[in-house]
Amino acid sequence: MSHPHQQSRQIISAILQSRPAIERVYFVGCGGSLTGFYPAKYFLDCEAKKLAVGYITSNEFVHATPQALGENSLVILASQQGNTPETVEAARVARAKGAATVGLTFAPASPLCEHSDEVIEYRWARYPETVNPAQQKAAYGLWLALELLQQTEGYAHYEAMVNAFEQFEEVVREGQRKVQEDAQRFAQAYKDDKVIYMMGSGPSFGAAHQQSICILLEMQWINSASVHSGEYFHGPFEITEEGTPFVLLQSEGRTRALDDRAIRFIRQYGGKLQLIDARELGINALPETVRDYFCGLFHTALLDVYNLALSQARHHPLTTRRYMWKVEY
Ligand SMILES: O=P(O)(O)OC[C@H]1O[C@](O)(CO)[C@@H](O)[C@@H]1O
Repeated sequence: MSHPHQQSRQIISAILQSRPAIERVYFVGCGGSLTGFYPAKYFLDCEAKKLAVGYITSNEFVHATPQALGENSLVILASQQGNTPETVEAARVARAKGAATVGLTFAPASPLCEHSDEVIEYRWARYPETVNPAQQKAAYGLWLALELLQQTEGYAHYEAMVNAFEQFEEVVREGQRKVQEDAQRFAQAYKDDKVIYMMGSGPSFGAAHQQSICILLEMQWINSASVHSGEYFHGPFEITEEGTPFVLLQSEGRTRALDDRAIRFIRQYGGKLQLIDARELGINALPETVRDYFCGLFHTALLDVYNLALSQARHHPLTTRRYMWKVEY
């Protein structure tokens, strides 16, 4: 059994021993630490029959604390540095309301840990190819979601999920190899664009949103918005004209039809379209019953390759910030 599997299983089991009636789970964090939970939220939205799921940015959780939060709630929070004030405060609020808290961080002994009943120290690296993608923050979110579902309601495809996790690193490495050249081509084609729209659906909408806010806006200072492939036809498609830049994270599974519809329209009206197709890039090596739940993690890992190429082509390192961690905010 892998370390993340064992740890997630033990943590959920310990929480359920003291609180056997857990009925809702909230995923809480800021920016990339929130969007990393999207695959977990999506999985539970799709598969849980009774468990209620919340996905809330930390400061909203603090200022508009859900009435339902209480002893039968589990709050899972993430903060890379473990010191983002609103996430630390969210953990304190959760505990004060009697909820169980799990803190995911790269920095143990940080303030988040003080308000976490259980702490997970995940793996992270500036160059993500050195870290097993099944041991990163977003994967831990999915592991916790899987264990919570299995240990409360049960989940018919539990074994398939565990097997998929085991195979996942290989699938990611192969996909990353496949996109190396395409990432260089993309970087040249998009490096001078003033705006890039990110699109995706189902399991990959979180990855699209993360790419938009954390990479394009934060780390590249390129205007961007994330548009759900299904919502594209309900407003955003009006901006489509010859050359409008889109990147679409094409998922495998039930929501692929939504992506396909958007792709047809963008092509028909001459949009400039970069596709990152989970199917073409190898997600189908995972068991069919669960493979769509890995699309978000897969897309994020593939985007690492595109982002490095883009930042190099633009001579704008991914670490450049104007305000973040530098001024008061
Ligand atoms: O994960 P932490 O340490 O709480 O930091 C959150 C910050 O990091 C990012 O996720 C990425 O830089 C931002 O979106 C967010 O403001």
